[in-house]
Amino acid sequence: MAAAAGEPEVIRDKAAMRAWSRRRRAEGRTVVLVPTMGFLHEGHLSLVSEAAATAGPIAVVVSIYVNPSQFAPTEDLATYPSDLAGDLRKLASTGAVHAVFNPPDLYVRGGTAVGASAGAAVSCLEAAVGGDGHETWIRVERLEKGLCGSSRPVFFRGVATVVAKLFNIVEPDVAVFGKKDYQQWRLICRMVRDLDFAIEIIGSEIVREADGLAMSSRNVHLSREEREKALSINRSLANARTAALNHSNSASEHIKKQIVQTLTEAGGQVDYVEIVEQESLVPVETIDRPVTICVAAFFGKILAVLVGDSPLEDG
Ligand SMILES: Nc1ncnc2c1ncn2[C@@H]1O[C@H](COP(=O)(O)OP(=O)(O)OP(=O)(O)O)[C@@H](O)[C@H]1O
Ligand SMILES: CC(C)(CO)[C@@H](O)C(=O)[O-]
Ligand code: BAL
Repeated sequence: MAAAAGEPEVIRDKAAMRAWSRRRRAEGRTVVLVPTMGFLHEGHLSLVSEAAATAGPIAVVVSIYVNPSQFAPTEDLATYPSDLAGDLRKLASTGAVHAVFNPPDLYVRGGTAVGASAGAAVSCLEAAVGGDGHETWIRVERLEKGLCGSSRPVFFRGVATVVAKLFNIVEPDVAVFGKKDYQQWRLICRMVRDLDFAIEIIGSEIVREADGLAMSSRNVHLSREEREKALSINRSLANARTAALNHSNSASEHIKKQIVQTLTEAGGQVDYVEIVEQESLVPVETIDRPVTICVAAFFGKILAVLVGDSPLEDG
């Protein structure tokens, strides 16, 4: 592990970021990247701890960038919370972060407007006035479908593309992602494997509040009542886990129905409840192998609380 990092260097320019990383590598350090969209909480800081635990001399980079291409125009890009000064304070207090990459924009803009083909879903990037010069996308074709991909049609295309851009700019040896965004983590692992990025991907465990709510930047938008109702997600996952462990070969359908009932009774609007194989994310009918239960529900008008992951270790 590296010596205490002190105050992180804030880098806003892509070329400067790449040059910084290359210098750290030339010093013999392993460059570890933690990609975020900012408004940091303990969940993010746990990814930093995970990064800091990498063996040998390291250089830890946290990126803070709210990526417009993963939001559809109907989604909450405009109201996504931010607090750069607070984020920098939190990161400095860990003593484990060497640089913060906070670019004003990561896309080529103002080139020929590339309209989406008729009927295709469009992101905030493409919808921006004047079009944009960006037209290259990474699609992880099967894993991007289903779960969050069903209600957020441009989400995973935008995530895969911006993460590939971050990988090309920061050139990390290791990158850390949270398992709270379970589908995202699996999709990035697959992209790295399929496209031969020489990067080790670490999946970091979910950090929850004392009462069980998974930490999430968007939680700040929850009213006190909505927050209370959102606790039903963790409750329903815990009950499902117990039910599945108590009955071998439980039927997924039965457990999913119970989760939907708990969420609905709490006043949530269910986006999806699915029980999937852990790596392929293929839905299972019977819980006869390790699976992950993925749940997303809306509490309140704006907010989707997306929480997955309740692995059943012994079927
Ligand atoms: N509670 C958590 N536990 C573990 N990892 C987390 C947690 N919350 C976020 N992360 C991880 O931090 C990284 C950056 O996430 P992001 O900045 O989008 O924050 P977020 O809290 O997930 O925000 P959102 O409210 O948009 O879901 C992702 O890899 C994400 O999975
Ligand atoms: C991985 C990511 C930083 C890409 O914008 C984002 O989706 C997130 O914060 O989970
Ligand atoms: N961590 C998820 C990022 C998003 O919802 O856009």
